[in-house]
Amino acid sequence: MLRKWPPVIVKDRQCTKPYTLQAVKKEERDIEIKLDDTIWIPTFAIHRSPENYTNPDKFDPERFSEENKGSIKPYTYLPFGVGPRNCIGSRFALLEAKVLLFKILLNFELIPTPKTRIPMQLAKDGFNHTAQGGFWFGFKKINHKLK
Ligand code: HEM
Repeated sequence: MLRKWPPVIVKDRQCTKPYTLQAVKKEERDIEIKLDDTIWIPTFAIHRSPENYTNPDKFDPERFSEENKGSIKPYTYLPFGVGPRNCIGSRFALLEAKVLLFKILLNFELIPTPKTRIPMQLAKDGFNHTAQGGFWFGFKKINHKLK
């Protein structure tokens, strides 16, 4: 989910030492990064590039299975950033999301409500990924019958 829909779609960094990014392909040119330049690292584009992920628009959690995760190219999965200033809360965030999803799905069925937009549309205001008008759904209690 964080590959296909990274909430933070770009990362920024400020240059502390001039650097030249060398062109790799014929149609590219070298890029000079000067002291104090700010650069944006396009997480969303990196996550959706077919050069990094085959069939990139497909939601396929198996890409990250024990068996497959070794084939993910370094620095092509950046939902929490990278390096010494990456997200300090990443492990907490993942744990929290798993506990929340587990508890909700154990006890409730998620159902659409009149405010639910199907298909979901991306918000056009704001900078990061979220749903236009917010995420709306209903909770229908599951009654577990003990035998
Ligand atoms: C799914 C949830 C989250 C996502 C996708 C996320 C993503 C990010 C990203 C992309 C950065 C910038 C990293 C970089 O520039 O390399 C960041 C920084 C940061 N995040 Fe998160 N974050 C999440 C949850 C959290 C939580 C739960 C906390 C705290 C409990 C947190 C605290 C921070 C802090 C303090 C920084 C700044 C770190 C620094 O500048 O050294 N984040 N986060």
